[in-house]
Amino acid sequence: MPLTELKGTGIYWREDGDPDGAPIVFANALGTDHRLWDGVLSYLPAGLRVIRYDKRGHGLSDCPPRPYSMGALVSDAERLLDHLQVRDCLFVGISIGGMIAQGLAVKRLDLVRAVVLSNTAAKIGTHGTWDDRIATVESGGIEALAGGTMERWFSKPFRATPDMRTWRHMLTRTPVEGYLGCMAAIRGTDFYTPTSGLTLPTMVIAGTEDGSTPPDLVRETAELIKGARFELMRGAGHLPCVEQPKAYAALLADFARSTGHI
Ligand SMILES: O=C(O)CC1=CCC(=O)O1
Repeated sequence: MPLTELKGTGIYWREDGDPDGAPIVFANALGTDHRLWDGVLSYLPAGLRVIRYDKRGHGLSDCPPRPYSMGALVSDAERLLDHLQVRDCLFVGISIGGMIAQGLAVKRLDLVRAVVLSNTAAKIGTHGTWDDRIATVESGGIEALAGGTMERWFSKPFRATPDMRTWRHMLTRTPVEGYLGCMAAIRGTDFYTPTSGLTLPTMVIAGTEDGSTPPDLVRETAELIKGARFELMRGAGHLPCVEQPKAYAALLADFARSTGHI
């Protein structure tokens, strides 16, 4: 699958499903790549054009020098969808991917007809929390915060399964520059005002065990958006698409049907 040059930055993407189907686009969390959605894909209804990509500094995409801005991450998504001639997609973003989804929906309603904001918020953390995390990674690498990240990402029962190691590897093998670059982008993002103006169909997903974007924070973002549907996944942490792929796909399918996307 191609690495497409978008204004000097190569962005890796892949397509699955039906090339003529209704487009659904997935954007990943910090420290993860497009494989985050592998489990969900097998449970999605047939007939969707499924597009996944690696944001800059992650997976197989280029890793330009940091810092990155949220504007650059949103522009990468925008340019990729233009390149792939995608219009009116259902855009599913998790965590920083959910911030990209908010930015894209504000900027390009021709590209996005509905959004799923998963385990995300209009603003995540404070300047202080991100400064601390940036300093930790600068001195000790991603490994220095891998243990804490697993506790925020996954529920206690999931952390006892062998699968957890795979996701820890995905995190710790992320390019340090890309990880730091994206942390700077999250640190600089406050979408309260633009997100509160969104009117497109929106579903917001939270996990009861999410230590990164706890349910109350996620619900607060849902309440900014008129008519947004809020779903709380019991027993799931920050990455419910990994812990509960079948239930997660069922929510996506139900939302896609309710909005007339499929
Ligand atoms: O690393 C975390 O704690 C989780 C996270 C915050 C923003 C994001 O994309 O992931």
